[in-house]
Amino acid sequence: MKIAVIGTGYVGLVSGVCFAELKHEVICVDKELSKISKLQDGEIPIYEPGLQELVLRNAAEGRLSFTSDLAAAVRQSELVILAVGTPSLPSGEANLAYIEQAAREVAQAMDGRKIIMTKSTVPVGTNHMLKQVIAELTDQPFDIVSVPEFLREGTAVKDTFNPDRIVIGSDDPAAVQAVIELHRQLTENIIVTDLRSAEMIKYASNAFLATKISFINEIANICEKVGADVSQVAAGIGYDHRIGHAFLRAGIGYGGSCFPKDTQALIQIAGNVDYEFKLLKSVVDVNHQQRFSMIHKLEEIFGDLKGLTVAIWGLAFKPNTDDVRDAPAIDIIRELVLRGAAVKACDPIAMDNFRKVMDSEAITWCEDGLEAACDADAICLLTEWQEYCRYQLKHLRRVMKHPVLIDGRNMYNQEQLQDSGFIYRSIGRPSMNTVAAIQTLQPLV
Ligand SMILES: NC(=O)C1=CN([C@@H]2O[C@H](COP(=O)(O)OP(=O)(O)OC[C@H]3O[C@@H](n4cnc5c(N)ncnc54)[C@H](O)[C@@H]3O)[C@@H](O)[C@H]2O)C=CC1
Ligand SMILES: O=C(O)[C@H]1O[C@H](OP(=O)(O)OP(=O)(O)OC[C@H]2O[C@@H](n3ccc(=O)[nH]c3=O)[C@H](O)[C@@H]2O)[C@H](O)[C@@H](O)[C@@H]1O
Repeated sequence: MKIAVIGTGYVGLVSGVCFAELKHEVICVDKELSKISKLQDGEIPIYEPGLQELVLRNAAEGRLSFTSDLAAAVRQSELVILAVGTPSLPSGEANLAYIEQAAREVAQAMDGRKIIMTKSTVPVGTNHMLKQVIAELTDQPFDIVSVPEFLREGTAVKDTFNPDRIVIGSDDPAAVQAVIELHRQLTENIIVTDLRSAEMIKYASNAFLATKISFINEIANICEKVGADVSQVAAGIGYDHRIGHAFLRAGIGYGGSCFPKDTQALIQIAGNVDYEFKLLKSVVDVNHQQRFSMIHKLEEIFGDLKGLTVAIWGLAFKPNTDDVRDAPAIDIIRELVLRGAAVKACDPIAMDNFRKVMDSEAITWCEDGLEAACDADAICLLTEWQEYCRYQLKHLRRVMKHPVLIDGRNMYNQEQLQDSGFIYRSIGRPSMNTVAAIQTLQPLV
């Protein structure tokens, strides 16, 4: 099949490349010229494991190309995928300006029948709205199909080739059949439904996963007070197949470009039809508060944070990505700086992106965890990059002012802490705490 993908970001690029790998002819379009010229030179503008190799191979074999000429790409394709961003407006509602604009441009370029497949996450009713927008601009026949995307950053290629399910929302049986054929190799779990239900499935999925995370984080907070261990609790409840093990890792809460924006958008979608989504509002609130548990734990140990030097290990919202959109690190570092602490930050690959959203004289950018820990009063581990688990704590202790580790992702185990001399705090695992800070430490300034 000849496919044009509009929007060459995390979703568009990965989907486009994976369809090329499945032997379709794919042309990826973006209005950002620098992105396109990088891709044409074989450079990948985002970090995603396994992606570069696929891009290079499919481009070399002639099935994958990149352009900023949307009209030409649309004309030479049977199927057009919309994968542009739908970020939050200040109200929390999804900003549909990009997808509406992309749909207009597609309509104006159409010179024959097209299937238009929406992969962007859009509020219920948006595909119907896009249908109208396109119909007003062209006499050419077309079908709209909603195929929401469920990939995760960091495992996007793997997820695309091994989806749990494919959801196809459409009113048109012929278009549905073509889209089923496109995905048939990937999974047997293909759910065909109407446009509105497909749109809702996407929001409900993200909202449910976010709810699991906030739920386990609240359980973790209670565990800290009653002396239970949240890792054991999560394992214990996860064996119940009705609950499952996934998404029960307690920590500093969810971030990223999707859970925060999609939970807010669903609250707004409900609000627009006069329904107060109380549960989801609490999920969002708990998630926001959870980030600051890092600050409270530092305060328990040091009292005032003024004059402290804090090493931040990890800036990306999760490991294996360079994405820092709504990363917990943003709120945590802002709060530290506000309270007069100096920050030494590092991340294996997300540092450049992070500096674009936050820079301050109070932040020193470091090559790695060791450099960040040098002369620091405490380490805050915010992203569970595997390399942060490889440091020998007893060596780190020698370079730090105070041997304090606040583990926001529960990465360290008892064995690693043994005889390390570290003051250690994690999330919801009080039995792992070492040296209770009854008398608060003072920064050695
Ligand atoms: N990032 C993720 O892991 C996932 C994202 N989604 C959804 O997919 C959508 C896209 O997300 P991302 O890929 O993260 O966004 P992104 O911001 O990485 O990429 C969007 C791209 O679209 C381009 N664009 C915007 N308007 C355009 C136009 N008129 N013509 C050509 N290019 C245009 C932008 O320049 C940008 O490169 C969003 O709705 C998001 O909620 C869904 C599942 C996973
Ligand atoms: O709509 C989207 O964009 C995507 O959002 C998430 O994917 P993603 O945000 O890339 O990454 P996740 O692995 O879901 O992690 C999201 C956040 O939750 C946190 N998390 C995850 C799992 C967990 O148990 N605990 C936890 O705190 C992670 O640290 C991260 O900050 C969903 O998992 C995807 O299915 C969906 O397609």
